[in-house]
Amino acid sequence: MIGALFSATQRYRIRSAVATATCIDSAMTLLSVNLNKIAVLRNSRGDTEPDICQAARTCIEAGCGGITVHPRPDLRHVRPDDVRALSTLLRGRVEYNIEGNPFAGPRGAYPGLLALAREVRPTQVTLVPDSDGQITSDHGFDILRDIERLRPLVAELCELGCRVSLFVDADNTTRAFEQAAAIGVQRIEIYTGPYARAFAEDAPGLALEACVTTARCAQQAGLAVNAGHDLSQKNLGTFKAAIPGLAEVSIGHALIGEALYEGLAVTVRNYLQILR
Ligand SMILES: CC(=O)[C@@H](O)[C@H](O)COP(=O)(O)O
Ligand SMILES: NCC(=O)COP(=O)(O)O
Repeated sequence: MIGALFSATQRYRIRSAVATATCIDSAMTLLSVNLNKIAVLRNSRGDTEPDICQAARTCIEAGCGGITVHPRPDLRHVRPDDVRALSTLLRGRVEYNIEGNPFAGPRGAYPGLLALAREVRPTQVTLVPDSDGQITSDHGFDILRDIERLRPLVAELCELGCRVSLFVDADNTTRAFEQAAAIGVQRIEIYTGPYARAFAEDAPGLALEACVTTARCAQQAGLAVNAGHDLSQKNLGTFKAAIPGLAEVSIGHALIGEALYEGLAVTVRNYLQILR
């Protein structure tokens, strides 16, 4: 019946709206482990160890709800073949979140974010406006400025069945988020770098408040809220407690570093304990 009444895109949006509403109501925050840094270590010797799929299996067995990768055009860490291998491994087990700049076109062995999404159809694609050569992500989209460029990309990703999340700074308004929702965006990911820096300086107040306000504006516009960048066992608890309905955190750099001391499975379980 529903199939006859609605197009594929409309059906997808209805499913997403139900999922988003469930997330906003739920106290659960999904932990998506970013495996970029496993690939950094492997690439430093140009061989196959440490094995990114083995790391993913360990995280899944420890209870994580998702795996994140952020392939970059310079192939410094996760490479297209990793994206493909993880897709096979994760399907039907945990969520798969692929991050990247949708405007960085194909280059050499890097086919571009959209091409990878067409191939592996991850659960979620997080659009991040990185420029080439950035050491790491350090800002989000200017939604009002970028909306027309994003529109066709978001539409295609929705058609592919991917949930779309936009990486944003903690300074956006409900109006901007309403525009994002209108083109099919289902989530935002708050860039938490400034919060992490402020927390390290024992003064998280203003940066955290900005995240709280941004999360509230997004939820008012019907978007679910993810967060990521430089989150760690030290700063995650305070963040989680401040953001009701936090749907997902993606954590890589600190988690993989901490795993050197305690092991990957124990570290993942520590994060899950914080998110409980
Ligand atoms: C969007 C974001 O904050 C993360 O993806 C972060 O940029 C990790 O990417 P790198 O591991 O390449 O630094
Ligand atoms: N989206 C953020 C992410 O995937 C991991 O960021 P970080 O923990 O490596 O800073």
